[in-house]
Amino acid sequence: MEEEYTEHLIEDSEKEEDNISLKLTNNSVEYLKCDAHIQDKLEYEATGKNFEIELSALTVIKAIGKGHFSDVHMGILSLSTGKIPVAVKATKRKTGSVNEEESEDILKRQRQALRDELSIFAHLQSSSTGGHENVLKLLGAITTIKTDFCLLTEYCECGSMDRFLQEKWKNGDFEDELVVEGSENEQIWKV
Ligand SMILES: Nc1ncnc2c1ncn2[C@@H]1O[C@H](COP(=O)(O)OP(=O)(O)OP(=O)(O)O)[C@@H](O)[C@H]1O
Repeated sequence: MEEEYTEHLIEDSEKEEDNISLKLTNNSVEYLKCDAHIQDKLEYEATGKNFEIELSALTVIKAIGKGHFSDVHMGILSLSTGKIPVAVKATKRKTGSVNEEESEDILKRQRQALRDELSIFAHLQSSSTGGHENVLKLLGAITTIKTDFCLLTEYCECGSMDRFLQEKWKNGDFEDELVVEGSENEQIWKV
């Protein structure tokens, strides 16, 4: 029921916003100019719909990865306090289907997966759970424009953890850098 309602809302807003879509700018100059520090907390309440941002506040810079149901780009989010780098997780540009109906169905499922991810992110950093410094933070979302549906999270300069660790392994960095300290009860890993 809620799904239908949400998609219905998106359908309505799409009529107004149809011509707007996320554009890759290739303008990395803006990124280089910005004060690229990650904020601990945003000014607004960290729950549900309060994550909604204006499309105009987001500039997409470059593609950085692909997930199972999303494409990931690096972008810049303009806040009243300044500009911050973000990872933009959006539905895939190419669904792989030549059939328009099937393609729309795939995109709908991708939006639902992103919506589920949004709920989990929002819950993890809600006032009841409090968030954690080692868990990626959600910084915003666009859920009211179907063609631009996306989640914005902190941007991790080193990319995905698995690739970061694999690179270190390949370069032989691990042997020297992985150190275990502590006692029988406590171990601290340093990379
Ligand atoms: N916050 C981020 N900062 C930098 N790079 C990121 C970030 N989030 C995702 N990426 C890049 O995009 C890739 C895919 O994103 P992600 O890990 O979220 O997808 P996935 O978990 O593999 O798949 P999915 O969530 O779609 O099932 C990552 O492997 C990483 O390279």
